[in-house]
Amino acid sequence: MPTTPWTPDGWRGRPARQLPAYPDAAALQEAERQLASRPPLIFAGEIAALRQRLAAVARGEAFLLQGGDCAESFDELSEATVRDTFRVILQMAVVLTYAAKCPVVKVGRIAGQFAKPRSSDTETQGGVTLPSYRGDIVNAGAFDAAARQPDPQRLLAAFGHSATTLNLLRALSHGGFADLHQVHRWTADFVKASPQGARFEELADRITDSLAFMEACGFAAQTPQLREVEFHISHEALHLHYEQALARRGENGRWYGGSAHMLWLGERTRDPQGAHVEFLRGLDNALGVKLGPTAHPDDVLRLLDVLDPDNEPGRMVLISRMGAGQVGEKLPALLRAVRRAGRLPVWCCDPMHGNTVTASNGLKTRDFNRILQEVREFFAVHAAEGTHAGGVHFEMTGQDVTECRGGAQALTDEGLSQRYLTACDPRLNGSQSLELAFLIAEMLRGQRTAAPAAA
Ligand SMILES: O=C[C@H](O)[C@H](O)COP(=O)(O)O
Ligand SMILES: C=C(OP(=O)(O)O)C(=O)O
Repeated sequence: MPTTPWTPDGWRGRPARQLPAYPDAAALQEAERQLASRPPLIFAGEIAALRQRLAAVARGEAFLLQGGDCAESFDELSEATVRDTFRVILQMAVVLTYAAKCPVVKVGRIAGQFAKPRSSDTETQGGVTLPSYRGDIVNAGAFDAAARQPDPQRLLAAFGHSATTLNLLRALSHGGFADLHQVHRWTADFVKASPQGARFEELADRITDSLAFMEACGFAAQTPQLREVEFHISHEALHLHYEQALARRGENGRWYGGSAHMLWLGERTRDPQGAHVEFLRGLDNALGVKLGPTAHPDDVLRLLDVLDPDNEPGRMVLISRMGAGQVGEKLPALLRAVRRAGRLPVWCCDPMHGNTVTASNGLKTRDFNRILQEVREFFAVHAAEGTHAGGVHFEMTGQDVTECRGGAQALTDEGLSQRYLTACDPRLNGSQSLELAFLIAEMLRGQRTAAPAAA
């Protein structure tokens, strides 16, 4: 248990992994000063609302869908990119809601997912070694020395891009686009022609019929639950200078991160003694923690003690990313230890980060079947342990990219380079995302008909 009182800059005294080395400390400080004077992107009340929703997920009464870009890119920000990702998340949520017959809590990896942890600090090409690309908030992806230099002005640009993205998301959520009466308009053209596009159209027909029936019976069509969606934003809280500059004190005196509703700790930055854990423990936001195959039950309990000392409902989302084939061996011990400790976090599955491989042409990719397998294993372990498989976490985009192999489109290594657009890791495209949602829907149906969750 931490003994020292928390302060927003207390993390600076702790070992900090994955932070860039800025050549100009004064320029960094100036960027932090400017950010600290900006309004926050979100407000404390929105965090409380998300935490209530997540508490319902933890109790087995709802399901979490978290998805979006691996690394958002400044140059790619447009109405189309944001809208396309948003509408695929809406489609996935509808498919899952229909199957699970419970609310689906929608959290985007969006409007701030600009910082990336890397396996290596440097990248070498043709005998030249430069700093690794660490996300647009730090440097640019082009392989030249100027582009790879960490630039503090990018912190301000990231804030601006996040605000623009969030503004559009709020408009899409509340301005008519997300109206369930418009469900037929959510399918992108390239998805329409696919089998899952056709399957979605069938589902959309059923929903439209049900709405018409309910309205004929006199139920109000204007009810906000049908006309609008609650959509939350999240990203990895990696860049601590940025996160500290956006931390704000709410009216209740508690601190919250003003950059997103939910923040998560990555697999590489979840050291309980480290700077990232130290910073996040003082914020009121919903917190995620990635747990890879090396996570030991004692590590997890320690993290819960530090990050959630009061065992508050809806506070913690434990995101397992073990890799297909490893879940059955690694996850049960974590579930048992957490249950024995009287904890009730949301258990979520990220089937992306343990399943990255290199294709024959050297591109990073992920196999659709391995992704699906990890989700299946996650559901099976929860069923066996009597715990609630609470959610899924994906790197995906609404665009027609070719980054992950397989799926109904049967993408191969040769096809990957056609539209390989990711700034870092391979994402599911709109069609693959929807296909996966239909497959997960079957698992949710199974979970719904099985015995009630024990914890
Ligand atoms: O998205 C996660 C990480 O940033 C990424 O997997 C690391 O990739 P790297 O091994 O190419 O650095
Ligand atoms: C880097 C990420 O994941 P992990 O920390 O699980 O590797 C991520 O989700 O972007």
